[in-house]
Amino acid sequence: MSGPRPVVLSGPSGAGKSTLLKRLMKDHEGVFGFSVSHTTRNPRPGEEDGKDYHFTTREAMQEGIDNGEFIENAEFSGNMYGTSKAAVEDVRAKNLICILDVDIQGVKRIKETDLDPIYISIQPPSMEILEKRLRDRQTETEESLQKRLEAARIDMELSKEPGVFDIVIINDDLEKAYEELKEILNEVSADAQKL
Ligand SMILES: Nc1nc2c(ncn2[C@@H]2O[C@H](COP(=O)(O)OP(=O)(O)O)[C@@H](O)[C@H]2O)c(=O)[nH]1
Ligand SMILES: Nc1ncnc2c1ncn2[C@@H]1O[C@H](COP(=O)(O)OP(=O)(O)O)[C@@H](O)[C@H]1O
Repeated sequence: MSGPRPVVLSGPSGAGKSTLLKRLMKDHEGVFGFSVSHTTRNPRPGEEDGKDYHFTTREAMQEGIDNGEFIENAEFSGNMYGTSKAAVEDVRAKNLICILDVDIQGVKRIKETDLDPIYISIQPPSMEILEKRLRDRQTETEESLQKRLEAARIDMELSKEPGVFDIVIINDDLEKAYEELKEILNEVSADAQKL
């Protein structure tokens, strides 16, 4: 596959992926493009259909999966999520570096494809801090919060396995985590320009 290598951002829900990503896209317009996933979860206040996610139904999404329209899909906290082929192609068509935000199941499935991205894990400093950030975000019900914390424990264990991620960033101080991410992505975009 030609063009710059895509970037996969993963890590527990609440680790700070969206915060880092949004800032990155804003500070570097015309460099990175977000792969807009499909999901069956409800939009949160401020989320835009087609920008944050393609919000859809289980039936419509399953039909797309059956038709081979998805690179990967997974069940997370009672909802379906997935990356369509079109989501990645749309970014590539604009010659932007494609950034994907997927859970650990997505990471494992993408490894079976020929996408060949750089895998970055964003991790919280501790489970306690993660729980506090998720509660303060005020987007989850107690049930979905508990499901996210359970998934986070699994994610934090699996992320320690050697070879799963190229880089792990601990998002303790936001500024430091952002600088670290920028440094890594600078290398990716510098490589891309050399191509
Ligand atoms: N496998 C997979 N995971 C996704 C996709 N899009 C989002 N996710 C993951 O789904 C999880 C839940 O995302 P979301 O509902 O936006 O909640 P948040 O992470 O708490 O903001 C996160 O771990 C995301 O990385 C996707 O297309 N595929
Ligand atoms: N370094 C940080 N310090 C304190 N709060 C943070 C930090 N990074 C993110 N947050 C906050 O934590 C919450 C979860 O971050 P978010 O970007 O939504 O995580 P994710 O996309 O990984 O689920 C948000 O309310 C965000 O403002």
